[in-house]
Amino acid sequence: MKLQLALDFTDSQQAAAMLEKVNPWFDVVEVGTPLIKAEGMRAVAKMKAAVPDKWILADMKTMDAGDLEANLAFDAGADMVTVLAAASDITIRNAVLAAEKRQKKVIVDLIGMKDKLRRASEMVELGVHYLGVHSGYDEQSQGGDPLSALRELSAQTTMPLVVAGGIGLHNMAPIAACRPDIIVVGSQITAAKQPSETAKAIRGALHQFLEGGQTI
Ligand SMILES: O=C([C@H](O)CO)[C@H](O)[C@H](O)COP(=O)(O)O
Repeated sequence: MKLQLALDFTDSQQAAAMLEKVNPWFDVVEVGTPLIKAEGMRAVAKMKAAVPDKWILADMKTMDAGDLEANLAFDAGADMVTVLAAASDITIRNAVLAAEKRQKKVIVDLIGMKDKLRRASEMVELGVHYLGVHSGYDEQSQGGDPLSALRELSAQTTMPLVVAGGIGLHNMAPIAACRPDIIVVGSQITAAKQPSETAKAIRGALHQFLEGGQTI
């Protein structure tokens, strides 16, 4: 199980400063959608240069031009990109083909999908590498969280899962119990008073869970 840090800043200097503080506790670094919208692929290149040995996820949330957008991110140093499940099959397929030419990966984000199970079942045929179970900021503001969808999907699909949306120490245990491949943590760390201590505690809790203690 990997831990991913979501850097949803609108300024890459702030993102880089946060990354420097908490980098040791993460396997994957996400260049968040707000940062990409504010600064484009330069932010992706900057984060890759800061941590060249880590996987970089460009949270493109692509809706069209699957290969063009995926290649933009890969050219800038991304190892993985996101495409929205709401996009056309051809968009998703084109992103997957672009990724496979370069040994990169595509996460299809189920954010906002009503029938997640049905759409998830279609992703296998499209060759998608990971499925993203995600309650976004707006859904979280109405009390949404990804746990029930994660439980349902982890019981019904063998596809590797990525889970995101309001995850922190408080809900790490039930999330980890579903055995997703990647757990994404954003604002619980980036908005914490002590980001480094919080990140360390989250990594420690996950480690303890994986060791069998399950005492998160
Ligand atoms: O993808 C995200 C969101 O849509 C804003 O771009 C976040 O990276 C994701 O939700 C993780 O952040 P937290 O919910 O703050 O953990």
